[in-house]
Amino acid sequence: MTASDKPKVAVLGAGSWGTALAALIARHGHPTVLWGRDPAMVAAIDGGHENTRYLPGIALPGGLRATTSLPEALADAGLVLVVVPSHAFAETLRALAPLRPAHAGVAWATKGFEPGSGRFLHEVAAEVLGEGVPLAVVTGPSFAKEVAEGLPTALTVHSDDAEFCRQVADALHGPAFRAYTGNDMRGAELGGAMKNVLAVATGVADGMALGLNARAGLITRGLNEMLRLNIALGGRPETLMGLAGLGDLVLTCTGDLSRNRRLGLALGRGSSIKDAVREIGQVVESIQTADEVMRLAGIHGIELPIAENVRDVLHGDITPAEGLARLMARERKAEYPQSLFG
Ligand SMILES: NC(=O)c1ccc[n+]([C@@H]2O[C@H](COP(=O)([O-])OP(=O)(O)OC[C@H]3O[C@@H](n4cnc5c(N)ncnc54)[C@H](O)[C@@H]3O)[C@@H](O)[C@H]2O)c1
Ligand SMILES: O=P(O)(O)OC[C@H](O)CO
Repeated sequence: MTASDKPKVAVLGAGSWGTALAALIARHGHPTVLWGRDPAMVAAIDGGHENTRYLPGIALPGGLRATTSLPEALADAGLVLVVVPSHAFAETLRALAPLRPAHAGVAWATKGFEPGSGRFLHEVAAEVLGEGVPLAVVTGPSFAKEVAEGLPTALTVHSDDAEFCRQVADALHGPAFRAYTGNDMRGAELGGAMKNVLAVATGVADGMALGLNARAGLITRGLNEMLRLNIALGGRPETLMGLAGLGDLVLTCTGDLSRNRRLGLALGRGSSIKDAVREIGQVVESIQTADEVMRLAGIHGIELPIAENVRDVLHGDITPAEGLARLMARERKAEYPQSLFG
């Protein structure tokens, strides 16, 4: 396929991840337009080839266009990639629905659930866009800054529509970026959402200087919590043993570029949540996701002690020290009371 045959891609959301993905896709030769709300930011990207707030100092490809006009971004697009925070996901889909070219499928790289309902984002997308629109989720271990800098990255695209899945993966795949494919949207979305909650837990432990054993224990028991909720929700275990689960869990629990880990670190060192969020200055999805994870756990009768303690610390109902005491006081039990893999 020559550059001129490649479909136009509209990337909606000009934060760090939307900008990094738009830059990646533009470098792969797709005509690419990034839509954002902030005129100053859009002007800096379109004219100065830099996202000065979210990816300062990183040169964006000259071919990447940016606009505040949703109709302009979506005109003639062959593929739409939504990269807004989860709280803005439904409203962004409602805005794009009447403007979407009939042949354009919709993918998203947002991680989380619909706040207030706990619905999966693919359920929200199917309801807003209606039957027959190809949908895909893009997820996996990927810090925006590293992708924007061209460092090697692997992630995964999941869709019920194999052809659309390949189209999305083709746009992302390149010399420094491996895009795998799968068809378990439920498992992929759960992994991407829940790792953010577990990253807060490991951040808190590291902030309290509880040591490397505690960190490894939390990651492993956190993976166990992800696997158990995933099975109850109908996802496949192998999805969570891959990039969408274990891969992203390890990255986010150990990498200081993670906003969710940094929130935990600050709380563990005694900061208030308000100060920590202000200091981070970007979206921290775990704050809403912790509530939705515990809502889903309650509906399905699943016990998730780590996620529950994170939720309670984020609400200010307990201190990090009380959360630690609660976890350590739990009764001794079998590591796997029953097999998770059938
Ligand atoms: N940054 C990463 O490394 C990374 C990697 C993978 C996934 N994600 C996910 O991508 C999503 C976006 O995160 P981000 O890192 O780009 O966040 P960010 O904080 O860097 O930027 C958020 C962007 O969303 C925009 N926004 C906020 N509310 C909006 C609304 N109502 N309508 C339109 N735009 C709105 C803001 O203006 C800003 O441009 C999140 O779900 C995040 O978990 C991020
Ligand atoms: O900065 P975080 O914690 O939102 O993590 C970013 C990505 O989701 C990592 O894959």
